[in-house]
Amino acid sequence: MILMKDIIREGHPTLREKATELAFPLTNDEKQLGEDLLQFLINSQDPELMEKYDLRSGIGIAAPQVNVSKRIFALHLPDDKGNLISMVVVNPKIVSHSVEKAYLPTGEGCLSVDREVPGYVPRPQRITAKFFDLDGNEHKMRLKNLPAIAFQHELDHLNGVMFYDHINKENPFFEAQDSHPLD
Ligand SMILES: CNC(=O)c1cccc(C)c1Nc1nc(N2CCN(c3ccccc3Cl)CC2)nc(N2CSC[C@H]2C(=O)NC)n1
Ligand code: NI
Repeated sequence: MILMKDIIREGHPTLREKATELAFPLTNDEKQLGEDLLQFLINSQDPELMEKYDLRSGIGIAAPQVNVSKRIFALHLPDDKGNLISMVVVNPKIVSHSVEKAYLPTGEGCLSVDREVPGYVPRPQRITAKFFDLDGNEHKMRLKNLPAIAFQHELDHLNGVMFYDHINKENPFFEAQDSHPLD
């Protein structure tokens, strides 16, 4: 199982690399990695396991964060309607997105960043994404609000981008035009 000791922290060069696309069929190791990433999120949201294994909670985690520079991440969170989004995402692409942006009014956190970095991280509020699952089936998914933010945060990790790269240097709490806080 993935533990906090397996998660690399800012400053580690892998976090700034562009990760490599996976080829299908995936190797058993690649499938296992995808399953381990998702299981980490599930464990990290379980109060007992959090406590037992000293886990930080997350709704997303990307392979580069466990020092594997491959284009695969996992998401585990409820959507606006309360339906659970629990999936492993391979070779993701954002094919379109809204002009409107959204951000978490409390800022973003990252399992690879052991400090608070204050500031708004404006991201397109709605996205249409294409990706593959572990079996090689292609999916096209429309996401909005927190699921869209999390998807983009993890996709950034596959491109060596950290959330704080998006924070306005002059005014970290700058409310860009067409940008709204998520309530
Ligand atoms: C600096 N201020 C802050 O961090 C911050 C501060 C307050 C609120 C928010 C909302 C903040 N922001 C933020 N909080 C989260 N969690 C809230 C707690 N939650 C969780 C915790 C316990 C059980 C179950 C769960 Cl679900 C897990 C997820 N997650 C992210 N991000 C950014 S997008 C990827 C996602 C991620 O998984 N990061 C590790 N940001
Ligand atoms: Ni992160």
